[in-house]
Amino acid sequence: QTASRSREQRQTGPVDVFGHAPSCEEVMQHFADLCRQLDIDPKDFRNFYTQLKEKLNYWKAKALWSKLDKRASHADYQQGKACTKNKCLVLGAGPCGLRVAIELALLGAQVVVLEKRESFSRNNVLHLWPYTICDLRGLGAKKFYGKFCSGSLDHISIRQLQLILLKVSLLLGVEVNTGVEFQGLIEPSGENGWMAKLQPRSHPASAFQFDVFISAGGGRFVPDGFKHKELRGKLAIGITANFVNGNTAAEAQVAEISGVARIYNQKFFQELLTETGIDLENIVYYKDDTHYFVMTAKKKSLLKKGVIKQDYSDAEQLLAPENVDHEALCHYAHDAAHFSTGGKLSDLEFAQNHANQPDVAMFDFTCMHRAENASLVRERRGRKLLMGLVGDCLVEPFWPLGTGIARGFMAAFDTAWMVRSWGMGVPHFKVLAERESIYQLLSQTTPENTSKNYAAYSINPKTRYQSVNLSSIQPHQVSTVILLFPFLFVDSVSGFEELLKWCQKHTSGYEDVNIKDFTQSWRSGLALCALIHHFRPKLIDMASLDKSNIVHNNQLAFSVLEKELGIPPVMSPSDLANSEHIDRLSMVLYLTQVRSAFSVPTKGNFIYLASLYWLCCSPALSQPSSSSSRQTPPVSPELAPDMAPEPEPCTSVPMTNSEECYFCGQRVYVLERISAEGKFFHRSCFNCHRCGITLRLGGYTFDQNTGKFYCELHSEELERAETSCKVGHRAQQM
Ligand SMILES: NC(=O)C1=CN([C@@H]2O[C@H](COP(=O)(O)OP(=O)(O)OC[C@H]3O[C@@H](n4cnc5c(N)ncnc54)[C@H](OP(=O)(O)O)[C@@H]3O)[C@@H](O)[C@H]2O)C=CC1
Repeated sequence: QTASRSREQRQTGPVDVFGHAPSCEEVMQHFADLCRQLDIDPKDFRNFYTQLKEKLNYWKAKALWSKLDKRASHADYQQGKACTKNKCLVLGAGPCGLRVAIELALLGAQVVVLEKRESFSRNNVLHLWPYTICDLRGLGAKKFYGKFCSGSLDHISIRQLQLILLKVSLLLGVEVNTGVEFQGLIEPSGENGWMAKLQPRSHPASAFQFDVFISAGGGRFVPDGFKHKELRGKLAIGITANFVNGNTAAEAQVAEISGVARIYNQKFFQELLTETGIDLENIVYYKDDTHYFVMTAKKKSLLKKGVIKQDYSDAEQLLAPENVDHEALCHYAHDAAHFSTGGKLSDLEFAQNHANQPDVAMFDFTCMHRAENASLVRERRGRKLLMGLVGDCLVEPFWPLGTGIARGFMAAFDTAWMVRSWGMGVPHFKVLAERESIYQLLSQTTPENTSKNYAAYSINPKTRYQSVNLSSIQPHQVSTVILLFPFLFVDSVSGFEELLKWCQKHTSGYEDVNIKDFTQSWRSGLALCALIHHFRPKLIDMASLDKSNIVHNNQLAFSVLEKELGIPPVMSPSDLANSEHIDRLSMVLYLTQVRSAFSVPTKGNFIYLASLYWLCCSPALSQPSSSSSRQTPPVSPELAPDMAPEPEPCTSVPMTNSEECYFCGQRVYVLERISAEGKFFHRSCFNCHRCGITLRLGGYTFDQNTGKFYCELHSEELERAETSCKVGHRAQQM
């Protein structure tokens, strides 16, 4: 018994020290000590957690294992085998980066996290939606941070949240590297796959090769290939301030302010103005490691109190560091905190931020950024890389609603679901289409419109979103995003040449086909038909084609490619026939998709099965072939499907391939086309019905009754009004 107790004490020591480590540096240090002491190699990520469990089997540790085991046993993870072949690089160890890293590890992937900071120093306190509290409890948050959401508390400091998630990540075998900056992707070459350029350059993680890259680098970080949109509203100046919490009984007594807004408590704000000259729209006070205040201040009072030195209409200029008197800002925040807590926090001393300065900040939340897309696939030298965004780098939050973590974790789960599909071999265009379909819902999520069955939440979107259509965006709608990128952003010149050579190689020997460029060479339509014939000889009867029948040839090729491979035409057959209308970039885009589709092995493959199904079922392409003496070279042997019932070649085609724009009624081709709510339209026509601003997918409100689309700003305004209303009600109850 004595021996077992001393063994237990030995075991209790390091894990407890690790579990309660109060800083990032100490967590990393104690984790290394723990591994050394137990003689487990953290690089053996696949067996790490199991070995840990075996070696630390006393009751306290077991309580934590049972939590993690429960999560890990969810069917979604397929016993940790869903992504065993995947290697994931996660950029950023903010709450969202770490949260997604945990899910990827549970799916069985190898996960490496990069974080440029060496310490977690964010005092600011986050509001947590009920589901995030349930989620974090399920990961054992209370075991690491006893105060976690005790009683009616529904908030936590970012630092504490990061510490909890860091500890869970490490226990599950995630490799977390701090003090290392990601500087870009390195394309595959030779034997090497996708890698990352890091600072310091010699960092061991620079040798890591991966097939999944998740960016969780925060609001200012946008990886190449993704675009952000800015949403601007009425000027809103936020101030955050953190004061030292001495954790005294007197401090514990001071009531938090979960939100008080001007429109519902005029008296409070009027008194504040009269007594201090401070003019606010709202204020929140939470207690955690610090006393944390966040408020929206009126510009006029900031100017009057000398916080802002000079008035500018441009928010960036207005709040530029050189236009802010930091000392006056400290006084402003201090006095607002003092007044709103009735002077009960008698000794308000500023906590320090990461730069050892008083932790007070003023920022502009007039504008919020959102990514246009949540995912991409890049392909170079036959190696695909799945890229996804999570956290602020996907959607910047609107702080009073606590959307940062709530929507951030939602996106982390959705992203893990995407990686799961990727790992399970779902075709990449389907993976992306599903991810983008889910992303459309993100900005609309509220605690009210998501499932209340928090215990059932998993990475499967259906467990969380009340109504989710996983195919509201179709695979052919995302192909532009996938394939445009490598050519247009990375190496357009060599990419174009490679593509040209590929087209020449696979059409050599075909009569009347001589590809020299991306315009005139394609005019007759024979080159496109020859490409199709090379890879799928059964789909086109080359002998039946007449080089002077330009519109027909092009229409035939377009229809086959659209029906068989899901590649929509980029222009009309008559545009192609009229040489002046052939757009080089559109052809590059189109042929890139054709090449990608034909580069997929066909036997037993999704596309092939789909094409068989279509050939069998569609009368449109089942026309008898006519014979002719036209010369056709041999078919690519490795790609020729040999197991199929003989499909009939196509000689005639339906003559419609364009869609009508929902807004203007004009024809819309794929390059200029986007769709939402099952409607197709020109990018340029997708505007807010009220203010005419250009809308983006995933960032609009659709009124089903009127069929009209509105910009998010209006929906945010609605949300704000609702929030103010709720905050006001709470304040009145205080
Ligand atoms: N001040 C506040 O109140 C903040 C609040 N939050 C809250 O956290 C939520 C989630 O944030 P999340 O999306 O996880 O983002 P975070 O900003 O918390 O985390 C991103 C991390 O990635 C780091 N990073 C950025 N670029 C690189 C790079 N090139 N290489 C390595 N590391 C990099 C950032 O460092 P660095 O920050 O130095 O760029 C940061 O530590 C937010 O919605 C918000 O609610 C987040 C940030 C600030």
